[in-house]
Amino acid sequence: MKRVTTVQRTVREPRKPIPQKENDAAAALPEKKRKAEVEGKAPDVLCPANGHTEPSAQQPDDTGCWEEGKMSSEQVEALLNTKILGKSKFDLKGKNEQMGEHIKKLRSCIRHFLQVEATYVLQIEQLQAQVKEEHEKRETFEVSMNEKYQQLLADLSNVQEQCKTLEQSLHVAEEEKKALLLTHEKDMESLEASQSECQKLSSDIDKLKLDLKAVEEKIKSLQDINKRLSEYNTSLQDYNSKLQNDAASATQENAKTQREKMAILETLSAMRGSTAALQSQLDTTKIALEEESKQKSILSGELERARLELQQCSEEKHQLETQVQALIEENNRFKDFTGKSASELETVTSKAVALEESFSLQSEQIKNLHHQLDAATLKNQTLELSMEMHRKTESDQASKIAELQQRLSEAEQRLNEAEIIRRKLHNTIQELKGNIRVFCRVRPLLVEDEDGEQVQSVVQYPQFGDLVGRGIELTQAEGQKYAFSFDKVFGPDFTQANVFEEISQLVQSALDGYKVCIFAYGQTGSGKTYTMLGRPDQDEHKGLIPRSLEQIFRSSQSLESQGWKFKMQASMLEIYNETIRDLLINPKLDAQKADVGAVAKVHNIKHDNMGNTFVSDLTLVEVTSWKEVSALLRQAAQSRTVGRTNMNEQSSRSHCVFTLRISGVNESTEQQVHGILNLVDLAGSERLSKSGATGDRLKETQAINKSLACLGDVILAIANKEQHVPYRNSKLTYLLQPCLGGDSKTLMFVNIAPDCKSLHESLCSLRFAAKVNACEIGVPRRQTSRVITDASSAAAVPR
Ligand SMILES: Nc1ncnc2c1ncn2[C@@H]1O[C@H](COP(=O)(O)OP(=O)(O)OP(=O)(O)O)[C@@H](O)[C@H]1O
Repeated sequence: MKRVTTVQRTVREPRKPIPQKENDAAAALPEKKRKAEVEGKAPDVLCPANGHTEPSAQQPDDTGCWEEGKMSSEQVEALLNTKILGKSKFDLKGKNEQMGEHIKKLRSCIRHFLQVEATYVLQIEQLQAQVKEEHEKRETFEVSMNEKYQQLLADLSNVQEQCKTLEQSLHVAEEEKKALLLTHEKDMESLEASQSECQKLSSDIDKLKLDLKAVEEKIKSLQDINKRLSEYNTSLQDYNSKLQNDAASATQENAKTQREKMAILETLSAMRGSTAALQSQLDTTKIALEEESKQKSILSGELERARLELQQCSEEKHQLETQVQALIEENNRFKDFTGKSASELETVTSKAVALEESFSLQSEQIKNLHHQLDAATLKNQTLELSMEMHRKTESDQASKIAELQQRLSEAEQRLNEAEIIRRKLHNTIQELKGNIRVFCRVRPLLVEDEDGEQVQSVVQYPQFGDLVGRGIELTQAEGQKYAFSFDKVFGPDFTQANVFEEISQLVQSALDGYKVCIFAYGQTGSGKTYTMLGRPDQDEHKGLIPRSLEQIFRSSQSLESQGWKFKMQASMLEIYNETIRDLLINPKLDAQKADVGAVAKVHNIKHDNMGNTFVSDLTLVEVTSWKEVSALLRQAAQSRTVGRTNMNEQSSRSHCVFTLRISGVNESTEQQVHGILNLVDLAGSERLSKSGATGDRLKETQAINKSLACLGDVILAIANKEQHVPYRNSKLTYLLQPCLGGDSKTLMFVNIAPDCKSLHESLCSLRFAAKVNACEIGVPRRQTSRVITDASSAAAVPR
């Protein structure tokens, strides 16, 4: 456009201005004429050509003639049209006068015309001279015009060339314009679309504004609620931190108490050892004492006898002394009477000597007996002393044992209280979280993964920050990373015991009356069965099911001291191709039935108002110890093996559900609890394309995929808080309904194989698990009730 303007300017430039004089001359005549036309007056041909064009306003003079050269065409017209009329038809005189008058006027008129003619002739001459002059002027003008014309032609060719270039540029410009028009059209279309979009948007905006208003109001109310909730939350947090402090101090106290308990137990066992040693010492001492007392009684008998003998001897001595005295007196009397014979005297003397000898012998014996008596008494005294000492030590030890037992029972009570607080805290945290918890477990690389070549793990774990122990990253061959985080991530180094440690509290809450569900999800071979069941006969490799049941039986036994009595029923089923199979049915009976062609039982799932699930005709076995459960697991494994040969090649082609129903009654507090522990080993998730299954395998893979897809749909519906959750779409989801959307404590293990071939499956499993982690289910509810003492009513009333 700019270029065009320049060209126009170039075209105009050569035009030279027409000389002012020529212009004026050319314009003079038409200008006069034009002026006259504009004023609506024709040029007055009756006026002399002296340049005066205005009509004369003069009137005829007194003579009735007009001044010379001053006659208008109207006057002439009026003169010519004048009629000669007399006063009557015959007034000839008057007519004659009028005629004379009229002729006068006509003569002056003719004179006037002659004058006008002369003026015109003069004017014509003047004009001719003027024309000539004009002609000359015109010729010069034409010459100059020719020059100008040539000039203009040259200009024109220039201009034409410029025009050509302009046309070309115009063409280009038109092309551009066309393109621009096209874009413009497109722009217009998009503009129209945008305008309609705009309109739609503005209507949407209006709607949104309304919505916004509503939302703002809602936000206001929500902010209020939020405020109240945050207040409530802060109070809960306070309470929580208090509880946590309590828990920490309780844990410390617990640890201290445990240590004390251990020390006490050690001391107790040492004391028990020493008590046993003392007891045996006491027993031997008692035996020795008994022997000694026997000896003592023998000695006392002997002593008594010796005393008696001594008494006899003393009496005999006394008698002998009296006899000797009597004899001496007799001897004296005899001497006095000097008449007595010497032989008689000798006999008496020898008698006295014999008596003296026996007397001294007896005295000797008595002395000996006295010595023996003294020694026995001394021994008796020492024995009594040692007995006394033993008794004292015994009572000391008894009081010490009583004191230790008192301390032990106190410590146990503290331990129980701490345990109760810990459980309460665990439940509070679980209730506050209110969602399905997800633990991720990555199994180690196996020889099978290697496939002839060294395989690297594609799994990494954050080494620092918040996500240590909770985060997991998968790295693709191209280096792309996928990060996830869960409640807990167990790497390949975590043992079965480490994993169980994390869920033991959850298992414990089944005893407290909660519904607990733990299920393992993951691709085939990722370690689901290893996690859930493991190798029950190997201490190190026992899975969650054996460990959980061992803990439950152990705890139920220890709770018996607090008045609790538990009844447990186990059941086990598998869902294969959307059919429920009872795994605890007597396999022999089953086989017999199959032989006689009996129709297999159809098991239906039902839920009651309390959120409890029942499967019709399912075998429930009362169990009291892990040993019994272990036998059941073996039976179930056999049943699955039978099924495997009949129907599926691999047990992992079905979902396996172990259920333990726990009913507890506390006779002292009249409390009842009803807990359920569901342990589910899901079938392996795998893509059809990867499995390459056909025939029956295809059917079962499709059934597994359908039920797992239904599980995904249910999870999605719960996560999106949809009104309708499609639990009934598969047996698995319908069976797990209370665990997925109810008031149960649910934990999912997502099992991962770390090799690069499994990367896609691992990614799918982790994405699914992340969805599950986002699910908020109901708040876990404890099922407790009070025992109704009325004998007529056996049912329990929920609190
Ligand atoms: N944490 C682990 N430590 C050691 N070995 C493991 C671990 N996890 C799994 N394994 C081993 O990996 C193999 C496959 O595990 P497992 O059978 O449990 O997988 P799965 O997911 O149950 O497979 P399927 O779906 O086919 O039943 C087994 O040999 C098992 O012993």
